[in-house]
Amino acid sequence: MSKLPVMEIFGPTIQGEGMVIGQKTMFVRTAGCDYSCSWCDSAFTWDGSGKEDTVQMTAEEIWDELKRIGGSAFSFVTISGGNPALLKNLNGLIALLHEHEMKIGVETQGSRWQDWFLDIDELTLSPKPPSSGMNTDFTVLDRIMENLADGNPNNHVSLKIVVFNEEDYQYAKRIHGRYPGIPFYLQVGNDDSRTADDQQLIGRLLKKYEELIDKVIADDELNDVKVLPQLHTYIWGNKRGV
Ligand SMILES: C[S@@+](CC[C@H](N)C(=O)[O-])C[C@H]1O[C@@H](n2cnc3c(N)ncnc32)[C@H](O)[C@@H]1O
Ligand SMILES: Nc1nc2[nH]cc(C(=O)O)c2c(=O)[nH]1
Ligand code: SF4
Ligand SMILES: [Mg+2]
Repeated sequence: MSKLPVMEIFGPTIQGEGMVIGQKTMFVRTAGCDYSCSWCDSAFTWDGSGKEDTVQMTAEEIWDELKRIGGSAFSFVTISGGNPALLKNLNGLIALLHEHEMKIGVETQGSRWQDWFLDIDELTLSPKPPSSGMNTDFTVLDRIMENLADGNPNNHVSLKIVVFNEEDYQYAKRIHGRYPGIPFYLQVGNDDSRTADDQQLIGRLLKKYEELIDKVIADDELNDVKVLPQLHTYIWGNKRGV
């Protein structure tokens, strides 16, 4: 039986980001990433610090755990990481979740293609801007966008760019310009994803959110876009597993 490296399973909570923000959902967070973003808020999935927390699980075991902690109080499961797109065999879990009539969301950065992308109800691609220290391979990203355009029209796809500075903002504009028909989200970057001082963090993030909104309002190259915070940080700060 094929196994998946699972770092955390939690919920129900609300999706705090992007195209289905506010959606009640469970989360499955897989281990391992092909990137190492400077500001990654889930670095424990790839920097070695969460090694002991990684459990190899079959799709059935993951479903059992979702039911054990979520009961019958959920109908949506979000798979994040790390980069879940490293896992070819995630197709088994996706099939099982759909058998149980779950809707499925996935968070990935657009560095790898998997055929199971076509089975995801709400797929978020989040290419990484310069401040992350990562380089976007546009050959790969173009191919992903082409495959998705040729794929299942019932599935929703969006682009979400995290913005920390002016360079990131220009990168976001470049991505939106390159894939103009794809629902586009700008997200406020959290520059202190370790602090436990929630009030100070929320104050600062609100200010950054306002600054990003002001910038987009004045920008005629970013009209059909959505500007969002990471909603969960306003409720729970940097707490893990929410
Ligand atoms: C932890 S990542 C995991 C999925 C995938 N590796 C990716 O980056 O899209 C989930 C989302 O959190 C975002 N994210 C990570 N660190 C962040 C930070 N410090 N501030 C804002 N968003 C962040 C990522 O850009 C991504 O959209
Ligand atoms: N509530 C909540 N919403 C989220 N949206 C994306 C998340 C992620 O880490 O991928 C995340 C998360 O960890 N928690
Ligand atoms: S791609 Fe996602 S999980 Fe990987 S390092 Fe960047 S933000 Fe973190
Ligand atoms: Mg997160």
